[in-house]
Amino acid sequence: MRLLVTGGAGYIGSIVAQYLVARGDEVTVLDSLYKGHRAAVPDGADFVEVDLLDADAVDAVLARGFDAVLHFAAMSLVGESQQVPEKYWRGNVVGALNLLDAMRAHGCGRIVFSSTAATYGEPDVELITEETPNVPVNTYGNSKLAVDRMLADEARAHGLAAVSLRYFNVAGASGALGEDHEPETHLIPLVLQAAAGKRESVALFGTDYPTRDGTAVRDYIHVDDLAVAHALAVDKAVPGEHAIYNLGSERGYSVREVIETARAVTGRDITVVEQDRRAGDPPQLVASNARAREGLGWTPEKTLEDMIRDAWTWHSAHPDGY
Ligand SMILES: NC(=O)c1ccc[n+]([C@@H]2O[C@H](COP(=O)([O-])OP(=O)(O)OC[C@H]3O[C@@H](n4cnc5c(N)ncnc54)[C@H](O)[C@@H]3O)[C@@H](O)[C@H]2O)c1
Ligand SMILES: O=c1ccn([C@@H]2O[C@H](COP(=O)(O)OP(=O)(O)O[C@H]3O[C@H](CO)[C@@H](O)[C@H](O)[C@H]3O)[C@@H](O)[C@H]2O)c(=O)[nH]1
Repeated sequence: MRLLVTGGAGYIGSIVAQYLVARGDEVTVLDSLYKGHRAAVPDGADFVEVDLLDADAVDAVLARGFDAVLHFAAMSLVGESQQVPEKYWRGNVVGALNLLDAMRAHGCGRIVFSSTAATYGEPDVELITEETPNVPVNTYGNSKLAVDRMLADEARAHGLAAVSLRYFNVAGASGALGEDHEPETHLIPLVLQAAAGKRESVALFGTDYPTRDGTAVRDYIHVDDLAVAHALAVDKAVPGEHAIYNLGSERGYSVREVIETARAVTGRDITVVEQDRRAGDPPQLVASNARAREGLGWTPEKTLEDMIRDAWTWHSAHPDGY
């Protein structure tokens, strides 16, 4: 298939693009390089440096003709989204609208979108299903949910085949490609920077949560498992339907368990500084993946240890990132 991957110079998009190239798709990466890295665009993929807010440029890219779009490009810093909400409404929502306008204009009727667990907010349930109410608690989650709803409307009105994949906590690396964010806010890369001596310690946000060891529980998913899910979603998208799938493992790990696993995998000391809870961090977020198993035929295969080992291998080979 001829596929356009927006945000394909970023962490997840580049690794999914690499997987699609390997399975034989013809891939074009569109990225503004606002956060991404030119070096992350996989060999074998075409690259265009375009901002989704430039509607004319986006239209010109879609005029090349694509069978489907995988839409990763977005801003995703929760804290920043609370401080400058207009940046997130414009970047994430207007960006998606420009993309959909160009797709409609040039007869591209299939899209897979990077949604997020943040659309659920802070649900007090053991396993989050796609039926769990959407009550985002920050602008980032609001902007992602707005795009989900935009896709549902486009599917109904124009027959778009649309899939929203709601990732939980993505981690790991894949061959030459890994996670290089500035600033880095995610737990696993921060823990590995501490293991590598690139930072003195890692903060542990909150030790008084109502969980088994007092620290917050999350559902970590390997980026390679995510890549498989995207390929399945592209193939199985149905015209006129908007499907939503959680991508998680149904297994939660506490922050302390992540740090212990990182100590075991790296064999390094990791200094932990206990701090107060970070604002807006719920005690537990774990996905039900029943719908993805049934609807996509997808099951995650990699463990937390795999994620940490692969990320450690990548960070060791790229101590200063790309
Ligand atoms: N990392 C996670 O754990 C996680 C969890 C849930 C959802 N997501 C979503 O997955 C997607 C990818 O996340 P990531 O961690 O790879 O992020 P990332 O920042 O590494 O990649 C995003 C890419 O999009 C590009 N981009 C941003 N705005 C753009 C614009 N207006 N025009 C063109 N390019 C633009 C950036 O330059 C970057 O390369 C995002 O949509 C994010 O919201 C990520
Ligand atoms: O230095 C750190 C960083 C994080 N944490 C904790 O580790 C857990 C995981 O944090 P993080 O890696 O920042 O992920 P989340 O805050 O769970 O956010 C993820 O899940 C969200 C959906 O809920 C997505 O929107 C985000 O993109 C994705 O990173 C949380 O309990 C944090 O409090 C620490 O203790 N110390």
